[in-house]
Amino acid sequence: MKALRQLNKYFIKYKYRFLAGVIICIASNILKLQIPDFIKHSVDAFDAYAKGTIADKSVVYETNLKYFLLILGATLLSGILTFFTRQMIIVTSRLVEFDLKNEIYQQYQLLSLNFYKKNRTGDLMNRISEDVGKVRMYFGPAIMYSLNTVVAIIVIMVLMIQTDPILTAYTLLPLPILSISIYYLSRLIHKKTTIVQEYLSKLTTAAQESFAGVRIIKAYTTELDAINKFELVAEKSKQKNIELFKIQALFFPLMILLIGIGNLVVIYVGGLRYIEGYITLGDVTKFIMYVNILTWPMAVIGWVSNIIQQADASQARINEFLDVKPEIKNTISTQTPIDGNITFKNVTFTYDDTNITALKNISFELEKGKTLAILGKTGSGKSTIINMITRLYDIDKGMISIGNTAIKDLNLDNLRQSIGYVPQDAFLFSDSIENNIKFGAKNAGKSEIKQAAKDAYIDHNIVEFTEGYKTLVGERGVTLSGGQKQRVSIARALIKNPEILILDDCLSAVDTETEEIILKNLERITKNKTTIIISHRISSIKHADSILVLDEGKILQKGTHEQLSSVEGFYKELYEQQLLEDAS
Ligand SMILES: Nc1ncnc2c1ncn2[C@@H]1O[C@H](COP(=O)(O)OP(=O)(O)OP(=O)(O)O)[C@@H](O)[C@H]1O
Repeated sequence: MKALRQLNKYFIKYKYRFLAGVIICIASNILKLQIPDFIKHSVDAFDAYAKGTIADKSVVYETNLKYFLLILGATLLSGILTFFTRQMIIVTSRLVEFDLKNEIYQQYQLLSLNFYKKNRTGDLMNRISEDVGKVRMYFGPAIMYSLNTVVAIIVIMVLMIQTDPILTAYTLLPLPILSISIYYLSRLIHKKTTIVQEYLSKLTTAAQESFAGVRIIKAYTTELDAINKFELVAEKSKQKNIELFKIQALFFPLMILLIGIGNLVVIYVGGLRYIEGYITLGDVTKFIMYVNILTWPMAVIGWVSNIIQQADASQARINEFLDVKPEIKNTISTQTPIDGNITFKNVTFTYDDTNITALKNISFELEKGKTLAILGKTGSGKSTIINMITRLYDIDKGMISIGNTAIKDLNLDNLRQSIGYVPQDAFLFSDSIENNIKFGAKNAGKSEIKQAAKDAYIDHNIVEFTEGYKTLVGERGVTLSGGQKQRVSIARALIKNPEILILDDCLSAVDTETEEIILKNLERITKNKTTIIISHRISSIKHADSILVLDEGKILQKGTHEQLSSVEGFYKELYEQQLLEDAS
């Protein structure tokens, strides 16, 4: 129950709703529990007439009409109050669920990239959906049914003891057995449900993967393998579902059995007590009704304790994420204008999850308004340099400064707002092209969007779509070609009119002719911007003011195109090789 303590703030936030729910719940239960007593009086009137104690039939009718009306009134009123109890408590649980989801989502947005590397997407999704759902069960049904149970047990016990303590003792005897067996049964059901859910998620993953990789599956004619793999998981899932249903099927028969035993005890012992003259026939009827009313609250004790245990475990998992402190956060509250001068001084960085030292003692200076190109084999650390400038990670050793300020002393929002970043993987949101372009410049008008698209040489493609800029790009932009996605992604960076523009190998999917046009446009746009271009093609970078050649995290060569192409080394070799390729 430790983890659930974290949620007490929600009890405070919604205290009036909870309090109203509690009061209405108590009132509705007390009212409902009067009904057996009204029935008792009716039955006693019949019994008295049968025995001849009351000779006048009309007195019996009158008594019955009175209790009929009382039963009707109590039933209606308690029904209305139950409705309002649910309105208060269950609706509040939905409000808490909403708040909690938002709290977790906000935390997700604050956490650093490293957190996302360490945790799987499925896990992140589970905490915000399944775990929050379980915690909601604690706030809603668990609280409401616990209240019902407590009130029902107290009121019924008092009413029963007042009538006949000995019959009460006999009547209550089987109920704890009911509670304990429901507790174990629902624990078993929970275990089996967890397994069923695991298989369900395996099935979903198998289906999702085969849909995403449908092209590869077809190209390699492995449809049968995919079908067999799915069937295998589906078969296991079916077995686990059957096991679960078998146990679930026990739940209601068990309850009915225990109610039956309770009724038998009351009829037998109550009958004897009636014959012996300790109680009336109406009392026996009343006890039978109490047994039936008590069964559900007693069964609920087992069920609710399971809900609370699960909610506690879920909240513990949620707290694990909520307690993570973002590794990189904005600690500077003042505005810090971003200057375009970038300096790296002996920068070393190791990714702590893979222990790969991606940058080793890197030093360079990039003047405001100039263009730096970075070249190097795959895995040589090019994107890592960008990760450092955008502060997705913090360096281990050395110093990065922008302007004359250490990067850590800059307002993080200012820093990121002043960077236009085009990543290697052109990710587009499932939204219109227009909204994808103005993602970082929400107030951009139509003409600015068009201009950015023109500069990224994608406007002529967009206008050909029937929906134009309103064209929806599906999940990860599936309706666009690789090159088109890259260019939309470039337009998204250009529209921000950033101080620093970073292009991470983002022209790899466009042909050389298109590349030339975009580079020409960029030359004009980036005149006063600090630009970093990463590319494997010399043609993309030869006009840069300086070029870094990286190898295994170290700077292998540094200079302009003219300097590097005239000395023996990696750059010259690559240049000559690409010239030959272009000529052939
Ligand atoms: N987020 C990460 N977590 C752990 N290791 C990483 C991460 N990103 C990169 N690495 C590792 O760091 C090294 C440098 O990677 P980086 O992405 O900087 O190379 P790159 O030169 O940009 O490569 P490419 O041209 O293929 O994009 C690689 O060995 C890579 O495996």
